Amino acid sequence: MSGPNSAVGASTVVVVGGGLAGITAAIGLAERGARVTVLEARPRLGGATYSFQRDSLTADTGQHVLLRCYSRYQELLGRLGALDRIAIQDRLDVPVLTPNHPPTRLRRGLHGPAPLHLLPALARYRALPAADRARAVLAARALRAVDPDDPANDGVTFGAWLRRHGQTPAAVDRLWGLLCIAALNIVPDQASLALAARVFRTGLLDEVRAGDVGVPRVPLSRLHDGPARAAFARLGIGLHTGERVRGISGSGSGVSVRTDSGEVEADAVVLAVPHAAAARLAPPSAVPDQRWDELGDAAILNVHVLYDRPVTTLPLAAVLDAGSWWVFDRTEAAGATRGQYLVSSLSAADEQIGTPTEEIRTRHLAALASVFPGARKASVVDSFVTREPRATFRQGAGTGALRPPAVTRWPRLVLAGAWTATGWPDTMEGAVRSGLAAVEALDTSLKSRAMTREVIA
Ligand SMILES: Cc1cc2nc3c(=O)[nH]c(=O)nc-3n(C[C@H](O)[C@H](O)[C@H](O)COP(=O)(O)OP(=O)(O)OC[C@H]3O[C@@H](n4cnc5c(N)ncnc54)[C@H](O)[C@@H]3O)c2cc1C
Repeated sequence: MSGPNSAVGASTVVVVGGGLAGITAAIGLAERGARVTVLEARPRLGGATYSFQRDSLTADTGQHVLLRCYSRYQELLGRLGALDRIAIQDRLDVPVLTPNHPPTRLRRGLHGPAPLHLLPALARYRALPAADRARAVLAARALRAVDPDDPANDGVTFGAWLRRHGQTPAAVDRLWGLLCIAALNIVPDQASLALAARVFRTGLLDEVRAGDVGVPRVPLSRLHDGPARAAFARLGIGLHTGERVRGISGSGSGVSVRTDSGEVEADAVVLAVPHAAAARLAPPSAVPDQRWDELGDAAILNVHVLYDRPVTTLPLAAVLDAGSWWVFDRTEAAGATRGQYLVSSLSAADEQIGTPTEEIRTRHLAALASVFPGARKASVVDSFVTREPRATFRQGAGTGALRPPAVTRWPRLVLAGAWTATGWPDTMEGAVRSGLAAVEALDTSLKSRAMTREVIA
C-alpha cells in the first residue's frame, strides 16, 4: 500500500498510545511504508482491553462483546491472525432472565428483510406485556428513519424520543434500556439519540445478521496484546512499552515527543490516548477550541465468581433486576480448571463504582442465585470485583459536538481514539475506525504539503 499514492511512505511516525486505535494506526501506517514507533505508557498493548492472572484464571478486567457489524474490528483481528479467537452466534439470541419470573429471550428470526427479522424476537419477548411489544415494533420502525449523523439528533435524549413514540416506562426499562445500557454505557434518559440510532440501526434494524453477538474465546490479552506484538515485529514497528509521553511540540519541519527517557523526533505524530490524556498532551495551537474534558466518563463494574460446579448451561444472558446487567460463562476462555467461572458486567455503573467490594459481592451472589437455581447449592471458590471508572466517555446528549475529527491545525499531528468523531459509540469498532481515519488524515495532509512544496519549488 506504499508507493506514489501514499505520502506517509517516506515518513517517520510516532504513535502515542497502544490501544486498539493506536495498534490500528501503527499497522496501517507501516503497511503504507512509514517507519513507525509506538510509545505506550503501560507494560502492554491493548489499552482498555486487557487481562490479568488470578491463580489459575486469566481474567479480563472487563468483559468485551462485539457484534457481527463490527466489520473494521474483525478486519483488524484478521490482520493480527486472531479472527479465530472470537466466536459469533449464528443468530442474535439473548436469554433474558428476571428473578422469580420465567425466562424469556430476544432471538431474531432467520429470514429478512430487515427489520422484519426482529418481529419474532419482539413477539415472544415476555418481559413486556403484548401491548408494549406492539408499540415497540412501531418505535423500531420510526427509529430507522432517525439520521445518526444529524447533529439535531445528538441534542436530544433517546429516552425523550422513546416516550414521544409511545414507549411505556416498562418498555424503556426492560427492552430499550437493556440494549442501550449494554451498547452505550448510559441509560436511555441520558443517552444521545444520534448514538442510540447508530447502535440500533447498524446493529439491529438495517441488516439481518448485524446484531449477532460475538465474544472472545480467549482472554483479551491473547486476542490483542500478543497478536499485535507479533504483527509489529513482522512489520518492523518499534514498540516502547512503559514509556509515558509527557509533551508534544513542534520541531523544525517535524514534531518532537517528550518522554521520561528523552525526546523522540518524528515527521508526524498520531495521538491515540483517551480524551483526558489527549487534552493534556495536544498543543493548544493544534486544537485551540478543544472541550474534550466535557466528554466526561462512564463506569463499568465486573463481578467475577468461580463456583465449584456448573450452575448454568447458558453461555451468556441478560438479567433484568433493579436495572439490567449481563452475565457470561468464561470458564473455558479463562482457562478455569474446575467448576464454572461467571463474569457479570454492570454498565452505566457510576453510582455503584465506589460501593465496597463486600457489599457488591453479597448483593451480587444473591442476584445470581435468584436467576440460576444451581447457584444456590454451589460453593463459591473465589469471587472478586474489577472496576473501570473511566470505561467509556459519557455518551450523553450533546456529546457529538465535543468529539474532534482526526485532523488538527497541525498537519503533522492527528488524533485517534474511540472518543473521536467516528460516528460510532466508544467501542472496539469505534477505536479501530478512528485508527483508520487517522492514517487517511495523515496521508492526505502530508500529500497536500508535499504538493504545496512542489508547486513552490
Ligand atoms: C470494562 C470495559 C468494558 C467494555 N466493554 C466493551 C464491549 O463489550 N464492546 C466494545 O466494543 N467495547 C467495550 N469497551 C470499550 C472499548 O474497550 C474501548 O472503546 C476501546 O478499547 C478504546 O480503545 P482506544 O485505543 O481508543 O483507547 P484505549 O484502549 O484507552 O488506549 C489508549 C492507550 O493510550 C495509553 N496512554 C494514555 N496516556 C498515555 C501517555 N501519556 N503516553 C503513552 N501512552 C498513553 C493508555 O495506556 C492506553 O493503552 C469496554 C471498555 C471497558 C473499560
